[in-house]
Amino acid sequence: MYFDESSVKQYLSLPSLLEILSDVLHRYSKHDPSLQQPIRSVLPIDDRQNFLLNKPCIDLHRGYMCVKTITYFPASSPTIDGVVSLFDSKTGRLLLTADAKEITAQRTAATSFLATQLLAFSKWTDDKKNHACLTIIGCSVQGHAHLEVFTQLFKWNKVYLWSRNVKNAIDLQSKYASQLKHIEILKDLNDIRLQETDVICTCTGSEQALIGLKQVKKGVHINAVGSFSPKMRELADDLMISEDTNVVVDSRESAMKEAGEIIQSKANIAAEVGELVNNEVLLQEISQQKTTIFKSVGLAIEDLAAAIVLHESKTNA
Ligand SMILES: NC(=O)C1=CN([C@@H]2O[C@H](COP(=O)(O)OP(=O)(O)OC[C@H]3O[C@@H](n4cnc5c(N)ncnc54)[C@H](O)[C@@H]3O)[C@@H](O)[C@H]2O)C=CC1
Ligand SMILES: O=C(O)C1=NCCCC1
Repeated sequence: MYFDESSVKQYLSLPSLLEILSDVLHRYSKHDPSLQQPIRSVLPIDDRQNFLLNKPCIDLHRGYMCVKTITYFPASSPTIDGVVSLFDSKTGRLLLTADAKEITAQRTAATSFLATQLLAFSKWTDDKKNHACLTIIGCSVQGHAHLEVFTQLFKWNKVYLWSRNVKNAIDLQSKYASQLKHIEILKDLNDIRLQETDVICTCTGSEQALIGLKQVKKGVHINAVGSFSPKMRELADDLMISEDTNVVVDSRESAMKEAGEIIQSKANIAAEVGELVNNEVLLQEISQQKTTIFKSVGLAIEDLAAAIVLHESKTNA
């Protein structure tokens, strides 16, 4: 069975995705031997920053194996193309294939949301929850997916957008204008409104830092999504290594190999997001009174989680 872009949208239930993501990220961080995820292969194709990525994983506990193969061509539209395949780990049978663009968009945004729940919402008062402000930086595929997932799962008081390509920000603003009362475009990243923001999602392919310590308020939570090579980065060193900042990653192993911000700043990694699941003490230690950064590079087990939701939506129907 093949799930195209629209059937991925239709069948990928976000609550189910969040539940399976928490489980696999937690088991990954506990080094559960039933979950195997080798470091992905990222093959440069030429000198134009095009890549072929291959991401396998096996979950013997849930009985599945998954592999995502994608191309990353930033000068093409869309940048990411490819396929996710899910197999039965007992029989070896292929269970489904699915559009990797939509799975990547949704599962990345859902992983950022999970980190936001853990690192930001858990320390907020009810009053804060009613007045929270979200900023999306970079309004292409990931920017759209982050706004979609973050507004489906939480009621934001204000949303701000910024994109190097202003038309992308205007398009995203128009898409949500009837649904969100306050959705505004920032004039630049020194705009004072960025200082009001409680949660920032950076979703660009930038190779230069876009945000530093002075542009944001202390205590902000940032999901830094864009970089996945040592040259790429969205956050400046002063923000990464500030004593008020704690950096959390999806995988220490992957982040130290791929995340430009971490490699260049040599920032300390406080935890993997999976370590924070069901660990109130560590969560408090990392998030209270702190600016928190969740730096993701993307893991095969996140694609696995999405493929399982699709498969089980059909088999349980
Ligand atoms: N962490 C994760 O799990 C994942 C991360 N990504 C990364 O997230 C980023 C966004 O993904 P897509 O929206 O699919 O990519 P895309 O190529 O469609 O959009 C990238 C956006 O970044 C902007 N951009 C590039 N350089 C910039 C700069 N110097 N300053 C400001 N803006 C700049 C472009 O104008 C474009 O709007 C990509 O870098 C991608 O590699 C994508 C999928 C998963
Ligand atoms: O699928 C992922 O994970 C990706 N991570 C970094 C950019 C390309 C896709």
